[in-house]
Amino acid sequence: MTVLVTGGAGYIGSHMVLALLDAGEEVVVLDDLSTGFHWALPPEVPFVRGDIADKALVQRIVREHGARSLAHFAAKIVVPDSVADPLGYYLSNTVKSRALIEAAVGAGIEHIIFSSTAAVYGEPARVPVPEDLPPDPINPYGRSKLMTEWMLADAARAHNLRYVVLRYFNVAGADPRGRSGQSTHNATHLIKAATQTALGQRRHLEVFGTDYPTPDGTCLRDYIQVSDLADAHMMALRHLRRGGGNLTLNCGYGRGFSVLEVLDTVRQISGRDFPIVFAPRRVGDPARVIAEADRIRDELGWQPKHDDLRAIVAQAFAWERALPHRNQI
Ligand SMILES: NC(=O)c1ccc[n+]([C@@H]2O[C@H](COP(=O)([O-])OP(=O)(O)OC[C@H]3O[C@@H](n4cnc5c(N)ncnc54)[C@H](O)[C@@H]3O)[C@@H](O)[C@H]2O)c1
Ligand SMILES: O=c1ccn([C@@H]2O[C@H](COP(=O)(O)OP(=O)(O)O[C@H]3O[C@H](CO)[C@@H](O)[C@H](O)[C@H]3O)[C@@H](O)[C@H]2O)c(=O)[nH]1
Repeated sequence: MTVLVTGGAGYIGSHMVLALLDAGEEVVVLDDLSTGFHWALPPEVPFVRGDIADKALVQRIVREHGARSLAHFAAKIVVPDSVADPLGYYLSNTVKSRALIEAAVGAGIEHIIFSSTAAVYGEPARVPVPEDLPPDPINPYGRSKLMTEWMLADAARAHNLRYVVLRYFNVAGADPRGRSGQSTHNATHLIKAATQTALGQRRHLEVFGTDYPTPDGTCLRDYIQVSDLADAHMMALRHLRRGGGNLTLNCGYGRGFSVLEVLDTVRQISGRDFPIVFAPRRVGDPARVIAEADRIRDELGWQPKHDDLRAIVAQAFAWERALPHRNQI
């Protein structure tokens, strides 16, 4: 039973494709390559370049490949861009997801695993954040994702559909075997930006805000390694295939690192010092975002293998160093 992966040429989706291949699964990728790269996929992976909102295309892919499960990664993901272009984000993340779900369910998809985000919690009233805390997103990106969670829940009540919503915290690192990593152009993510600065590709690294109510004044985040996250998807897939019910699960480790702790780790791992500029807070950044991470272990039996910031940074650094060569392929 083939798995359709939307956004499979992107950072996290490409790791999911590797996890599926490693498990001997059949896969087909749908991606418009707006931020992803075809070269991020092994050449044997069936690939269709197109838009998730193209219903005829989605139905053709599902039928031709006999897909029963959908892992839906395709989205726009930059929070400040969502503030500048909210309607564009609601189109890409909400309206197009609606079209995708309709086409997929109509063509016979029975399981959906959806890439949601800790951004649905906004500025959490308490950390670690449990899944039951009422969501309260503070930017259009988080709202665009929350609306898709709601659509899925309603569609599952009306149709032959079950789902797992995975709310990712801060995804980082790369495939430990070096087969994929984060290749996004102009990425805004802290660990990627810091490794690029260590390699001299950026002049300096700005630290956004040093006056947060945290031990060192910088924001705390729960960094989850990308292959551990792909494993969580594999376990969600098995759960749905054996008839398991709908779930909404945090994907994090349940601990936080500050921006300064991350930068220290990048310095140590890279062996390079690099300039840091203390800058004002970035609009929309919550002070502390840390997962309560028990439910995913209880429901799926998920056991992370890479809960180690030094290893995560080492993978990101190794990937970044190799990236210019890969981009020329
Ligand atoms: N990176 C993180 O820290 C993080 C955290 C929480 C949630 N997420 C979610 O994870 C998912 C994947 O994020 P990522 O970091 O891999 O981003 P990414 O930009 O690397 O991947 C997104 C992929 O989707 C494709 N795409 C976008 N719009 C499309 C469309 N309309 N039709 C077909 N393909 C389309 C892009 O070309 C790209 O390959 C997203 O849904 C994102 O919201 C990411
Ligand atoms: O150059 C930089 C980049 C980031 N930061 C700080 O580092 C922390 C992490 O920032 P970033 O890596 O951009 O991630 P977040 O803004 O926390 O958002 C990520 O994590 C969310 C889930 O928690 C996802 O929804 C988003 O898609 C994903 O980008 C924040 O405090 C930022 O202010 C800096 O100080 N300097």
